[in-house]
Order: sequence, then structure tokens, then C-alpha cells
Amino acid sequence: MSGEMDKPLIGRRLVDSNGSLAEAPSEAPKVGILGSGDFARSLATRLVSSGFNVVVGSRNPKRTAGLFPSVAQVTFQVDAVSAPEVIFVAMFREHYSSLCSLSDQLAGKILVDVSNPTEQEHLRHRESNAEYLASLFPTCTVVKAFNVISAWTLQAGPRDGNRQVPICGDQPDAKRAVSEMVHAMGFMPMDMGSLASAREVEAIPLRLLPGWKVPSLLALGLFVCFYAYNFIRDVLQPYVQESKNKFYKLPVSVVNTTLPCVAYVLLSLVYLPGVLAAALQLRRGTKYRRFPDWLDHWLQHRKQIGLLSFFCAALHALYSFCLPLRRSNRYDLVNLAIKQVLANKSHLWVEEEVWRMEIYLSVGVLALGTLSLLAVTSLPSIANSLNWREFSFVQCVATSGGGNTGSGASRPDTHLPALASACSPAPVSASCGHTEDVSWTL
Ligand SMILES: NC(=O)C1=CN([C@@H]2O[C@H](COP(=O)(O)OP(=O)(O)OC[C@H]3O[C@@H](n4cnc5c(N)ncnc54)[C@H](OP(=O)(O)O)[C@@H]3O)[C@@H](O)[C@H]2O)C=CC1
Ligand SMILES: [Fe+3]
Repeated sequence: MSGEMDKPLIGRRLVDSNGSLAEAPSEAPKVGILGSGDFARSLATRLVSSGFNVVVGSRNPKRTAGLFPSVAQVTFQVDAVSAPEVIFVAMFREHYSSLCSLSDQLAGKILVDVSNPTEQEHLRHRESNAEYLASLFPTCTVVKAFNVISAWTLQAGPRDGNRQVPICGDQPDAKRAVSEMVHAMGFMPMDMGSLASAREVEAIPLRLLPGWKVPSLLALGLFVCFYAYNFIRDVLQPYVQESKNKFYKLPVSVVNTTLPCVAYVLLSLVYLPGVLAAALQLRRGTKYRRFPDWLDHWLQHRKQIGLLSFFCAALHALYSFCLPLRRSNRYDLVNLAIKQVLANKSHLWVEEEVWRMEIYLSVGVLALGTLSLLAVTSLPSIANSLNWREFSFVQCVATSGGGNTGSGASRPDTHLPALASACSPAPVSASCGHTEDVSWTL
């Protein structure tokens, strides 16, 4: 690495008072970008605004120059790679070989591979894109970075959820140089080890909510079971036994009765593994042994199960609000009024039912509020701002002493709280026959 990269420029933004990108000082480190596509353009914009001198290498600089910030230099590939020490390869894998003619100019430089394979490419090639690039340019140092950041995020700036940039490479100095650039651009570098990890890093954007698959299927399965049960009980049975047509209940009423059942069972599934884990530790007499795989996975999915429980409870609240809006409800009320008139009753007031409904609603609202609190505190940005004691406090207050076993289920040290506090929460029963209590832990 030349001394150019050593000059500190972290946090130096080059946006003038009009909001446009100002000229980078000539002593600012030069960074090269090969390619002029979407990613190259966003990268150039962010690099310029972070204080770097950017030179873009294109096969057709005349055509593409207008798409880049005016302070970025857009030139032919061969001219772009001569000065910078760090060169981003913002091209697809199949075009890497077209750079082989630049081998001499690229010798000794750091190539940053930002590419993402498609799912088919990932399965087809055994070696990662970064390792392939390294095999084409053995005299260069290849570092894998930025592939998890979309062109849009690069342009818009880092956001809470996707600030982390996994980096891997075989040369610590090259990794450090790229990490500093990542920092300067407002992202968080995350060292993923040697270039052999590149395949793993390239697989990250291919994932689709891996932690949610099983909990979602579980919630769906529970919903189908409870819906079938409620359909038989509330619709089919009256139809068969009394020839009453209650099929109108299918879209709202049956769904509304089903949702809290699902929410309650999911909630109990959040606590059950903690209790089982604690019982297992007590039986074994030690916390220094791994849990069986099924229990380990269950423990790690508690947050998702808890959030799905919250989702069902929130939907139940919304559906309940909509109940009086239904036409069937209006007809029922009118019919009741007519019956009263016919029976010559002027004042209908059943004290017990009135109280039961008042308390039921109040408890329901409190339970949903508590569940919302737990859902909000389980969001990473909020959970990270609480220390362990504060987090446990919120969990315990919200669940009247609910248990917690920590998320690192396979790490023995985090099992300790399981023994200490794996007690089941006191459910809040509602008069309509379902329960709306809430809590889970990260
Ligand atoms: N777009 C995104 O959000 C993200 C993209 N990436 C990765 O960044 C890389 C570039 O993606 P993106 O910018 O979207 O793609 P584009 O298709 O928009 O750009 C690819 C660029 O490659 C250059 N290129 C060089 N040689 C060839 C060649 N022989 N044939 C065709 N093009 C060539 C072209 O520039 P020129 O004509 O000037 O030479 C072209 O602009 C990919 O590897 C992608 O996986 C990674 C994360 C996010
Ligand atoms: Fe309810």
C-alpha cells in the first residue's frame, strides 16, 4: 500500500452548502472503479462525498461520463487503473476475464470484488466470484466487500438495518485499507476472515428470511387447525343440527376467533423451550452441555415466534374493532330491539354482562399494549440501546416474571439465566374464552 491510503479522511464529507458534491482535494486518496453500471455510479457518488478522488474505468467513457458526479474522472479502463491503489471491480463475473489485458497495470493493487452471484451461479460455481477474480490476477490482492449493500443503499446512505459490510481477504493490510474506506463511507466493516469465506459472504444476499420459515409455517399450520375447529363449531354444527345458515361468519367472525387462539399457542411456544431447557439443565446437573439440536433451534426461534404472536394479537384487535361495522351486527341489534318491543321491555341492562365486557376490553387493551412493548424492545436498534439489566427488566415487568434464557442457546454461559428465571408467565384470561398475554425474549 502506498502512503496515500494512510492519510486519514474518515468522516470528511464533501458536500457543499448547496448540497452538491464539491471537488475532492487533490491529496485525497485515489480510488478506481471498473465498470459504469448502477453499482459503479452509486459507489462513485458515495466515495466522492466521503472525500475520495474517484477515477472510473469504462469501455466507453464518452457515453457514461455524464452519469457520474462531475468531480469523478471517467476514462478508459487502462488509464483508470494506473494511479489508484484500490480498485473496485463493479462488473459481473462473466466479464472478469475481459480485464486480463490489464494484468500488468493491475499488478500489486488491491481489487475489491463487489459482485453477487445469482442463485443458479452460486450453485453452479464451486469457487466464489472473489476467488475466481484472485485466480485471474495472481499478482493482485483481492478483497471481498460491499456485495451486501445495494446500489440504492449506497446512494441513499447507510441505514440502521444494513450498515454492516462483511469483508474478507487473505492480506490483513489490504483488508484494513478497505475497512477504513468502509468506515469513511459511513458503514461498519465486519471481518469475515480469509478469502475462503467469500462464498459464505456471497450467499448472504441470497438468503430469504431464513429464521422466519419454520415459525411462519408453524403459525400458518396453527391458523389452519384452529380455523377448521372454529368453522366446525360455529358454522357447520349449527347448519347440520339446526339448519341455521351461519356461513357469513367465515370471513370475519371465524377469523377473529381463530387469531387469539394462534397468538396464545405461539406465545406459550415462546416460553416452553426455556422451561424445557431449564428442566434439562437441572436433570443433567450442569449447564456445560449442548442442548439437543431441536431444542437449540427452538430456543433460537423464540423471537420470531413471539413477533408472530404479536402480529396475530394485533390483527385480532383490528378485527374486533371492525365487528360492530358489519351489517349482520346491525341486523342482530335491530332484531333484538324488535324482540324487546314485542316483549314489552323498555330497559335492557344485564349488570353482569356489562361488567364482564368492560373488564374484558380493558384487559385486552392492556395485554396488547404489553405485547407491543415487548415487540418494540425486541427490535435490534432498540434492544441494542438497552443494557442486559434494562432489557430483562422490561421483559419481567411486561410478563410478570416471565423467563429468559438468552439467545445463545448453544453457549453454556448464557444458559445460566434459564435456571434462574425460567418460570411461566401468568396468563391474562379474557372472558371470551381466549387469552391475550404476551412476552418473549431475544
Ligand atoms: N446493482 C446493485 O444493487 C448491486 C450490484 N452488485 C454487483 O456489482 C456488479 C455490477 O452490478 P451493476 O452495476 O448493477 O451492473 P450493470 O450491468 O449496471 O453494470 C455492469 C458494468 O460492467 C461493465 N463491463 C465491463 N466489461 C463488460 C463486458 N464485457 N460486458 C458488459 N459489461 C461490462 C459495464 O461498464 P462499461 O460499459 O462502462 O465498461 C457495465 O456498466 C455486479 O457484479 C453485481 O453483482 C453488488 C451489490 C448490489
Ligand atoms: Fe379477544
